[in-house]
Amino acid sequence: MAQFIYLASQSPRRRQLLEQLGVSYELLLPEPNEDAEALERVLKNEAPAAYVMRVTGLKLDAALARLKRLKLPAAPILCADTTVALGRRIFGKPEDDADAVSMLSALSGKAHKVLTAVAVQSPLGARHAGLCISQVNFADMTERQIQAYVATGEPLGKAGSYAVQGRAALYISRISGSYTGIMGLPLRECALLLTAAGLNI
Ligand SMILES: Cc1cn([C@H]2C[C@H](O)[C@@H](COP(=O)(O)OP(=O)(O)OP(=O)(O)O)O2)c(=O)[nH]c1=O
Repeated sequence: MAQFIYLASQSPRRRQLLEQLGVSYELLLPEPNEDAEALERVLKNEAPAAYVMRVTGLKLDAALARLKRLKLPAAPILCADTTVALGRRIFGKPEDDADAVSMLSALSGKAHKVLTAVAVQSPLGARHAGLCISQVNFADMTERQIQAYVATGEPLGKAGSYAVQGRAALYISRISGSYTGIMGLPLRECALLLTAAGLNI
């Protein structure tokens, strides 16, 4: 039975959440010649659930190839992708502050979905994947509040331009689903997938 896993993620939130689960991990990060951003391009008319599952699969393909290239010892590999969906509109990480302002203006006063897909490659070759969908209700945000929030720098690197675990909590009136899923790694689903891949949790 595996004693540790590879976490193929650059997200500090995912590390923190995995630590919460008590799982030992080693990072398996993209090498300089890999274009991690290219994996996250949205296809024309792609629905949010299909998008997030596809991108997670691509992240896992890249991580598995990396493991083989580096000739690292076998262990389960975990990848995830989080996206915010307002209806069929997909909000990834903002490109800049203006992009963050426009996403937050669209989310203000409305309910949206946060989708996090998780995929695990077991050392025996099987792949296990899951999708966690939560709903988040945003209170109305004034233009000034949006500007002030963006000025904190918190939206950068976060899907939908906000962090439930940060100051954005001030504007979240209700959530339904998985808090850890919204933050980037749904721990219940993760534990089930890792167990299926042979990890003793
Ligand atoms: C909605 C939301 C997202 N996020 C973060 C989690 C993810 O890091 C990020 C979504 O981007 P992702 O593309 O899912 O992940 P990433 O680029 O940060 O890392 P990697 O692909 O290497 O695993 O948004 C929060 O931290 N809090 C939130 O409330």
